[in-house]
Order: sequence, then structure tokens, then C-alpha cells
Amino acid sequence: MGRKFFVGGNWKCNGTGEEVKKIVSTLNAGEVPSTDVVEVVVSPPFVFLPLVKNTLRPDFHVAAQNCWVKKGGAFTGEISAEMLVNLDIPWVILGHSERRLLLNESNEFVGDKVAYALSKGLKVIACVGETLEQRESGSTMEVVAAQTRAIADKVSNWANVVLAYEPVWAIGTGKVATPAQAQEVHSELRNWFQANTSPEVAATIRIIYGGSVSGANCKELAAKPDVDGFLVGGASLKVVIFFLFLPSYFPHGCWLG
Ligand SMILES: O=C(CO)COP(=O)(O)O
Repeated sequence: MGRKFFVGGNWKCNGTGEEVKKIVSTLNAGEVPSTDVVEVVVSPPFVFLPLVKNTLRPDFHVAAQNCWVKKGGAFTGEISAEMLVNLDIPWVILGHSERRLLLNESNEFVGDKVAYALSKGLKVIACVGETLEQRESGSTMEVVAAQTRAIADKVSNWANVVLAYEPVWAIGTGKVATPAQAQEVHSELRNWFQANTSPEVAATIRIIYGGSVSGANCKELAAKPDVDGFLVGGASLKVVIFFLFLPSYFPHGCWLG
């Protein structure tokens, strides 16, 4: 079985209640292909999770943007995996570079979070990616492998994980990775899974790309054999553009049967 194309919209820390309602109603009105060929997940800020969950079309799913590393308790400001499960939220994004870099989340901490969220039944979009400095010094693969290794140290079942390769230098900058650059890292990550987990994990894990994806560049990126979808930031708030990512599955051929 092939890897189902995955399109995630990460709304980050954006939106008012009114704006969110508008986005949801536009998403609900759009025509999309069957869930057999594409999986669509949108990730609003925590406070809008119930609203989105209760009003979004049933063929799209919802992700939280983070959750606490273990069971809830005296952790002011945090949201636990249990709470997300209680709200029936199926997905969570963990290890986004904005949290790694701005909030000092270490590789180990992210690994612990992924393991805990999975143990509670959540599905995880786990993010990895190098900074510009790391790319320029030639350590891209070393960095993303260490980030992935820290998850692999705690996780053996990857069935509910989507790995998002998001080069930091491409996030919100308009500087998208070229399709060749994305394919190179995705294919090396797949080789990493082959060497460090199992051939089955390597063949089935979805590795999606994020970083300045737009309607103009998504088709070429999606045509690469190891690009299994996108995690879209800014453009996911412009719903008309978000829909452009869905037919970008064409190049894989599966769309057309
Ligand atoms: O961080 C991202 C998705 O998680 C990408 O953001 P942009 O699409 O705005 O560059």
C-alpha cells in the first residue's frame, strides 16, 4: 500500500474566533478528493480546538499544536495529551522549530513528548529541521538524524507518526527548499529509517515538507518521490490557497487511479 498524501495546515498563533469560523466555513465548502488518497489535518490554536472540532467537515481532522510531556498536573499554561484525547482531538504537532528554538525544547524533551502522546493514543506530526547556519556548515543530515534519533530512542511503533521536515530557514521566509533539496533530505531520512528502524517503517512512514509552501511551488515539490505531503503555515490561513495543495497529489499518479 502506498503512502497516503498528507496535507496539514498549521495556523500557529493566529486568528480570532470570527476569522476561525470563516476559515472553517470556507474549508467546509471546498471540494476535495476522497480520504482514500489524501488526509487533511488542520491545527488551530488550543482555544479554538473545540470550535473547529465541532464545526469542521468530518473528512478533515484536527491537530493541537503542542501538548505537555507527561500526565497533567501543576504545569501552569500547559495542555495535557489526556485533555486532547478527552476532546477527541486525534493529532498533535510536536517538536516544531518555533518551540525548539524559541522555547528551548531539546531533542530529548521532544522525544519524550512524542512517546507520551503516542502512548495516550494521539497521532503525532513530529517536526525536524536544520537552521541556515547548520545547512551552510554541511550538517543538515546530522541535525535531522539526531532529532529523529531522539524520538526513535523512545518510540518503536511509528505507525501513528508523520515526520515533517521543516528547514528553519524556509519557515515563514518565502525561501522554499527546492524540490531537489527537499527530496535529498527526505530520501536520506528514509534511508535513516531503513538503517535504524525497519524496512517496513522506512517504506511506510510519511515524510512531509514544510517551509514557505505555496500554490506556486507545491506541485513540483509533491512530484518528488519521497515528499509525502506538506505542513503548511501561512498559506493554510488563506483557504483558497490551501485547497491548491490537495490536487498537488497529481504528480504521484495515484489521484488519477
Ligand atoms: O512552520 C511551518 C508549518 O509548520 C511552515 O510555515 P510557512 O508555511 O508559513 O513557512
